[in-house]
Amino acid sequence: MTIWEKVIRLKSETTTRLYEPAIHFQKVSYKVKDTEILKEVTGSFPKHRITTLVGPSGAGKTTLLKMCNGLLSPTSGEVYVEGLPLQDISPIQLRRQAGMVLQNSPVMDGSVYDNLSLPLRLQGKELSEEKATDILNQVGLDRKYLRRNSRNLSGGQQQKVSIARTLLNESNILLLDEITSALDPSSLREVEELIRKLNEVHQITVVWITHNLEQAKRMGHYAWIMIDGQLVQTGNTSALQHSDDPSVERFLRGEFK
Ligand SMILES: Nc1ncnc2c1ncn2[C@@H]1O[C@H](COP(=O)(O)OP(=O)(O)OP(=O)(O)O)[C@@H](O)[C@H]1O
Repeated sequence: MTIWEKVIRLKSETTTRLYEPAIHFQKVSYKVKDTEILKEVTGSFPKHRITTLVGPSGAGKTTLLKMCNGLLSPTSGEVYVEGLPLQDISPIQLRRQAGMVLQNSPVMDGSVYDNLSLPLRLQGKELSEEKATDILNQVGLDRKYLRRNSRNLSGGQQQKVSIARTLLNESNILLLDEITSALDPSSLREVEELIRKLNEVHQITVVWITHNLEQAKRMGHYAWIMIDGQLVQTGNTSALQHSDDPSVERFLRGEFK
């Protein structure tokens, strides 16, 4: 059986569902000098689902996320994106396919239109105003924002512009690193609703690093818990309720961050 043919068995309360992986890690390790940051991680992020990735600070979550779009390569092991080994996908294709949004995604001084059109301009292409408006509407911002200076937008609106920028690439995987941790509660809810809509309506696969366990339970279909460079627990969101492993249980009870 090839990796691609493997499926994730997800035990829900009443049924067993089969999920196809969007991204699969096979014994992935990552070392910097003598420090092992990821230790033989094997597991998958299911396609068309939201996976929340939680764990104490320094667990290796961001390092792992950066492997999903080729910003980092494993020291050993293999990463498969939609069934293809990472090294068989061109970097440009990979960045398009898997868009990343960070806690403070860079927005440059200039209009929202300038920010949206920059990636295309770098490829020598034009972004039509119609397409820009359409994308803005998809993230819940109307046409009037096109000419607004991005720096004057609220944190939540800036995050929406960053998400819109990845949608212009027609990414089918969204990699989110703490995208709501700097937002006020109402912007946080708006961004959560947007991500849920993109997942439900456009079937975008989402991998979401969050320090907020309640958010992970609220938003995820599937969860990964990492501690000290290892994947220690995975499964549907009930994996975030309880663990037989004492160190995971301590993390879930908030006893170490
Ligand atoms: N290039 C590097 N050189 C040395 N150490 C690194 C490097 N990149 C990451 N690390 C270390 O690897 C560990 C994991 O880092 P990573 O940012 O992936 O953790 P994280 O789980 O995302 O943490 P946080 O939740 O605090 O963002 C940390 O101890 C970090 O200091």
